[in-house]
Amino acid sequence: MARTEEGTLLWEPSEKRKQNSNIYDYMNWLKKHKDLHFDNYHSLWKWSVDELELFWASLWDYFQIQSKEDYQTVLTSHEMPGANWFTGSKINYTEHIFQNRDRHKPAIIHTSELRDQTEISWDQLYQDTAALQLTLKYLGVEKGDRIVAYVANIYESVVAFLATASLGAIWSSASPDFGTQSVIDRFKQIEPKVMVTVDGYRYSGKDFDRTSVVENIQSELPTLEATIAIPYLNENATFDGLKNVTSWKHAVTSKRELTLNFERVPFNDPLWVLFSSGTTGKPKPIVQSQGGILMEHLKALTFHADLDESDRFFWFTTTGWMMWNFLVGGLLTGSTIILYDGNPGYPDKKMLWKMAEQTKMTVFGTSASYITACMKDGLVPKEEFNLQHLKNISSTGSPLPPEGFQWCYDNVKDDLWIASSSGGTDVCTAFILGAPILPVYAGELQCRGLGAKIESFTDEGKPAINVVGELVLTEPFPSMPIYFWNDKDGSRLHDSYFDVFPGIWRHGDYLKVTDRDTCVIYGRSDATINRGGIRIGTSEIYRAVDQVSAVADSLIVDIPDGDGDSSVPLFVLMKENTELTDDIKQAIKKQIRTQCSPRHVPTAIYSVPDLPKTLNGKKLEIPVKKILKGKSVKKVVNQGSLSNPSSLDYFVEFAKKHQKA
Ligand SMILES: CC(=O)CC(=O)O
Repeated sequence: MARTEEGTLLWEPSEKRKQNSNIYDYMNWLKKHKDLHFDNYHSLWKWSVDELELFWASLWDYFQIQSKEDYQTVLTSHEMPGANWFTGSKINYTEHIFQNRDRHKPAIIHTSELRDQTEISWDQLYQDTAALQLTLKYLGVEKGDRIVAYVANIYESVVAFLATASLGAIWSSASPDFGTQSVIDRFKQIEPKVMVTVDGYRYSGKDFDRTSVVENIQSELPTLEATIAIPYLNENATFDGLKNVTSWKHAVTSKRELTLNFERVPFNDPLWVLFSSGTTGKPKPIVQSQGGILMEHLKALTFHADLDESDRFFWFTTTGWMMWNFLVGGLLTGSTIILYDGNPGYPDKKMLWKMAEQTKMTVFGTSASYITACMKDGLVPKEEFNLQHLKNISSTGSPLPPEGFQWCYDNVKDDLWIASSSGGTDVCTAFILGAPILPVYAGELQCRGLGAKIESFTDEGKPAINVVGELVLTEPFPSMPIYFWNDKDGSRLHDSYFDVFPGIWRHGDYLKVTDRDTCVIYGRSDATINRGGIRIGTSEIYRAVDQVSAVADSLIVDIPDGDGDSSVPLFVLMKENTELTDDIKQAIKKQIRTQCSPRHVPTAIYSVPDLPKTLNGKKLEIPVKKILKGKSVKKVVNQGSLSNPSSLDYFVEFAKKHQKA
């Protein structure tokens, strides 16, 4: 595979493209209404983080936020944690979803392994949300109650979320491929009143009936008063084993036209609970606010994804990943969102490209790993599909290597804006991401997001340019967690982000900010490979290994031996019908030696039957490291949130063998 130099200029927006962008519209608005003049993105960014209050207040006006009362203070304090935004105001997230929509245009296009492509108008979305709101009220749901959802990425799930938020109730979802215990570990913590569930799902052409799992979950949630059941896998599913069931059909049926009522709640009231699996203890219940998410998603999706009513916005995700919440946020911009439920590689990886053609997709969001997998399989979508509407490919989950960018230009479309982005569950957004008015450089994320004061910190806690360091946020950000559920003294929140640099959010990623204000992410900072004091991110190693075509994927860990040295095993997943020979090992070492450094050549290379990944496709570097150091699987990872838990067996055996040796 040809190597693409990091930083190669691959695309520049035309003047027309820039003039038509939402960011330009905002810059013109700032000129006209606030007498603020910015020549380029970077001066706008600098102002947005130096004058946080002015910036976020300007968005309040620009987006015409609907509030019961005027806000008193934009930001109560710059101290973290503890900053409060737009105090005194009362808003509702769902109200902004339905503002000024053309009722006949599609709000949602959904398709899945079980369902044909279907369009849902704004009108239908409104009516169904209003009907479900009535049902939830009838079931006694009030502001602050929790509604949990064990649901697939289908239309009904969006309705259920919007109805929940319209009442000021709190949403939390898990994907039906999550194992029983991991769902209970999540939902039980937040004591839900109502559950919404599917009966099962189809993946890779196989049916998964989950009714007995749902029964188990229900029996473990003593606070549940009702369950709304969606017959998705089997349209005649009866849910006989469940108590207090309301059928979906009944829940959204109404004989008359309905009007949605929006419960305006204090800006900093909770919207949802997202869970992030740590390596120990129960998953962290991260609570984000109605107002914080509203402002951040309006900003990220309008300016950085450049969405408006003419767009058809897709992201491949499940309801168990924050990208689902981000995708639904696309509705705030008036664009049509596209939902897909199923395996994106079934029957083969062309499937999503075909869907891009059929849905007239304009923005194609996916994981970096999907793009590199298409690249390794030698796909050429432009030869088979008409992608004339496509203007942007966005990726996240892990850093998109320069070759992934190049592959998109060579094989999908040459006039394309590629945005690699990074953020995470903790803030439910990407805060290093794209901008349609900036050039695209191979392997680089185009910019730090407006209002996000992101720096790369040295070990001494100083910001540095062109140096790889810790990704930090040195100022408050509206979509930061307002708290963790049941973390009364805030200690869990503090220990998760603020224990390394006091008062500063340490995100846990390894970042370089370049002197042209672009960014490069190098993977998780606690997974870096440190040889003789020189640290490099795991993404650099993976990029070098990717050059060896026989290798499908890889995982590397650094295990210090306590004497200042460490062993650095590399585990490779070989392509089908390929063996790891000595020649291939030499080729891998050569790539790492020349492209990273001789110090970072692995101490040994092993072929593995499978590489452990979360259901969201993230490699389990830290849990594998801990297993290899002798920790039990139970202590280091929640197996229900893995796509292939049995892949860990290899590492358990490996640890036993190597500890004996
Ligand atoms: C936006 C993101 O950063 C998503 C993720 O990697 O979890």
